[in-house]
Amino acid sequence: MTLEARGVSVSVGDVRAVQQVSAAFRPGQLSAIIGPNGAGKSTLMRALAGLLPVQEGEVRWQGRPLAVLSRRERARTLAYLAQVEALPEGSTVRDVVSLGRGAGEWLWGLFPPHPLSLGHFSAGDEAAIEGALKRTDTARFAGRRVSELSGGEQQRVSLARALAAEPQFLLLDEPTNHLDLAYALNLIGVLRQEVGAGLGVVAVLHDLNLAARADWLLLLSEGRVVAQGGPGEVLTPEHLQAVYGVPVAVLRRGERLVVVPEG
Ligand SMILES: Nc1ncnc2c1ncn2[C@@H]1O[C@H](COP(=O)(O)OP(=O)(O)OP(=O)(O)O)[C@@H](O)[C@H]1O
Repeated sequence: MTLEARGVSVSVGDVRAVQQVSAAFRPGQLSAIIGPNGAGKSTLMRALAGLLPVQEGEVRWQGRPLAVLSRRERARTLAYLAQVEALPEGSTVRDVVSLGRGAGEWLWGLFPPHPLSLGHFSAGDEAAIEGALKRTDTARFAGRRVSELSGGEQQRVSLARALAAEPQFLLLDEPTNHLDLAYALNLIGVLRQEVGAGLGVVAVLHDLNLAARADWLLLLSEGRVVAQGGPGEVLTPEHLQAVYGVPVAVLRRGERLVVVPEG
């Protein structure tokens, strides 16, 4: 059940944004893609989700090229959350989370169905919706309109919608963007819980101290892989200084690494 990039190169316009990237993302693991602005993180993520064509190499899911999966199959398998998710105006939190069931098309950013057009859900659907609301701590405002929520709360609703689809892999582009410290840690906590239950999670993260909480990291620079492996292998002063161009200290605090810029 591995999601794998094999020698993947992706061009966006005239820019070769991702160059010969090989990496394997595993279920039951929180993987973080890190690197400076313009390193190709979002582009790689979109290629992993099957949303961008790959010019070289291929993305494989369970050993099969992703390209052979139908869009429906892909939507069931991989849930992708973009940096900025547009939530349907006027809908309640429960409506939005319900879109995760039987609304795979919408998950891919296509044709958002009007919430009123949603049909009846099976007991299994209802359980998935309630479970996702509960696990993301959004159940307490399930009846509120999403437009009335804070950015951080909306981000959790988007996550709940993705989880309601019960995907096997969750691909998140900067899920902690706009989140305060507590919300960001809480989100990582929610992801850790899902990973503990077997989900594969790949997240683009800018905050290296959040990335230090991942199981596995992929460090990109100028579209290429600089390092991959556990936090101890990737978050080294040498790698970080080479890539970000500022001196960095990496301290150990108990089990965890702490990255401190020294510039
Ligand atoms: N639509 C586009 N048209 C042209 N170039 C693009 C487009 N999208 C991305 N690029 C270029 O591709 C490269 C990688 O961009 P990408 O967004 O994948 O980087 P990133 O690591 O996610 O950056 P950031 O941390 O700033 O979000 C950059 O040089 C960027 O300018």
